Amino acid sequence: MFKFLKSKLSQFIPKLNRLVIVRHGESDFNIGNRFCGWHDAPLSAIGVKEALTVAVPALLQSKLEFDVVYTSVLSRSRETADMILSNMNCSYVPVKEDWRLSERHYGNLTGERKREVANTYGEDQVMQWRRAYDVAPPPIEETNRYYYTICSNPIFDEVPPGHFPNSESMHMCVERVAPMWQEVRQELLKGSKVLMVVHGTVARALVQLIEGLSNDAIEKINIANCVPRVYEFDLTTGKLIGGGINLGNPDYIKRKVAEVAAIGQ
Ligand SMILES: O=C(OP(=O)(O)O)[C@H](O)COP(=O)(O)O
Repeated sequence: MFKFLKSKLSQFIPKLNRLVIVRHGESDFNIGNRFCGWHDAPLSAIGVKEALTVAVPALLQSKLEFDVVYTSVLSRSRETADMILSNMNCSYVPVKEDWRLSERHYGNLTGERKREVANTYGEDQVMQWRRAYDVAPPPIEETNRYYYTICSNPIFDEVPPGHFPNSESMHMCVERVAPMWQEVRQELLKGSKVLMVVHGTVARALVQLIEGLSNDAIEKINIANCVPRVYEFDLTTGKLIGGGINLGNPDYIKRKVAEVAAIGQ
């Protein structure tokens, strides 16, 4: 009788699946508040600690488990994904790397300190380059010290001919992330539990695609390192039913989001 009632009732309870998005831990370039983009900066010691003390406890406390992880080809995201999995005792979970989840290419700003660029060009111009939806930074030049290491980095071998950027706006980043999001969405709706470990701009692009935010609204969103963001989908309708919940201590998250938004000293 109990089993019968349970199966009858279960018809009315929506079948859900969750997506978790995590921005990688602090990188060597985040320390000095440098534009990083397609430069392959490693995690800093603090970045490693953030993965272990911010992301992992939040995921474990919420009893989240994963069937597959999507990440970019850049070390800071791959290392964060590996650390999360090994410290959740699930290193067996497959990790799929894709160049389309790489950070937005920051053009000739790559390697520059945001404060120094602001001192030269003004804070308004820096905020335009960082957050205006359709503004791309100046294209990277051969004189930029990271030009050759980026162009010749084998991690980008899968970038199709004609698609290797020399700078990207938020809009351009959203366009390359969108087909990737559709692939991940199909996996989610089949019931796979998905973790995405990505970058600040890519996480913002995903937030816009998932939540349907306007171009103006997404300019104001900032994503802290290693704070998991959870979305819930109805598997029957495919619709987003709960969204954008950041896991962790609200005061910590507020402080870290403000630090990301700031240009720095
Ligand atoms: O490489 C970057 O992002 P990442 O550290 O998330 O990979 C950017 O430098 C982040 O800078 P922004 O917050 O000014 O877009």
